[in-house]
Amino acid sequence: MTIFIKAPAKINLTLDVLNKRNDGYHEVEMIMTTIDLSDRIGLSEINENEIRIISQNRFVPDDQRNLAYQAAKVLKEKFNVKQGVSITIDKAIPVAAGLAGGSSDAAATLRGLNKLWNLGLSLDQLAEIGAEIGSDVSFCVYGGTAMAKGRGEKITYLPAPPNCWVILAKPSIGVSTADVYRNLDLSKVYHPDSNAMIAALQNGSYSSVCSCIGNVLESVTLSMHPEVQHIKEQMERFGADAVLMSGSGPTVFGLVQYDSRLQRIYNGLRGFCDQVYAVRMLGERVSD
Ligand SMILES: C[C@](O)(CO)[C@H](O)COP(=O)(O)OP(=O)(O)OC[C@H]1O[C@@H](n2ccc(N)nc2=O)[C@H](O)[C@@H]1O
Ligand SMILES: Nc1ncnc2c1ncn2[C@@H]1O[C@H](COP(=O)(O)OP(=O)(O)OP(=O)(O)O)[C@@H](O)[C@H]1O
Repeated sequence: MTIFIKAPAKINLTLDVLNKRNDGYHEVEMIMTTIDLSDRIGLSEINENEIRIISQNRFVPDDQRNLAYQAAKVLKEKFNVKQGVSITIDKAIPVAAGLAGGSSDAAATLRGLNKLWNLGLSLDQLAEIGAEIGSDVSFCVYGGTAMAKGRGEKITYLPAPPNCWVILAKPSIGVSTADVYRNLDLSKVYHPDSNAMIAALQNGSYSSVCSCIGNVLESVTLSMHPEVQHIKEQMERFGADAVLMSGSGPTVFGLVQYDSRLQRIYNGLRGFCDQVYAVRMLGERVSD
């Protein structure tokens, strides 16, 4: 039997860092939402008792470094599953982009194997297991729109953002999340107002969402990679309503409501950036 699961990317509407913890991680407050740019995960039972990763994308590791492999391994060990699995990853989300591609693959693998192996786990239980794999995995288990606290694993649900387009531009560099956090100087950053963003979502106000977006990691990545700043400026110049870097970058996203303006920004960006996408927000969480 083979089952297919969608693994959507996320963007950060806000990303605030409160402090550095003794365990090396940072205490964060992030408001994230899933977008309609998804990898497709295929899970097939195999006779051999092993975990196999298949992907055509040369940047995706096909061994234990793959977060989907780690998800399968954790479930296999915790629930003493003797069955093997082949995991096919059709990659649409750019790799090392700040869009939680690997984390979403891991989350989709957890949701899919829960079904394939009849484990009967709730989304809450899967999210708790996901936190062992990476800071963004718990959020990706649920999808939708949420505030993530702690190191990213404490999730509280929020209303979906007002309907709009998301334009993404990914420069041809990869960014290491660990490097960005290491170079963060908390005495020099401008903190976004998370409560104002929560109010904007609750009121369904598109203009307030646009004025409240902010990411403390942005200035760190911009100083390491000036091309990200260039993309931000171009997106603003072409008329996006709000522009921000997602996660630790380097992907920059712009929000826009009108189709006519979307086309102008998309075409303008395609002139100097290879990877440009125009997608809708998904906003709502997955069902069990
Ligand atoms: C930047 C974000 O993507 C925003 O969504 C996340 O905070 C990072 O999530 P992630 O890629 O799942 O991160 P992990 O794989 O758990 O951690 C990668 C590295 O980032 C740093 N890290 C991550 C999360 C966090 N709250 N504090 C950190 O300092 C740590 O050095 C860690 O070793
Ligand atoms: N399933 C996967 N898909 C893509 N990359 C993976 C996967 N599993 C492990 N990786 C590794 O993780 C690294 C980061 O890739 P990923 O696309 O998850 O980054 P990201 O979008 O910046 O993540 P985040 O937003 O959670 O920080 C890659 O360089 C790759 O080696």
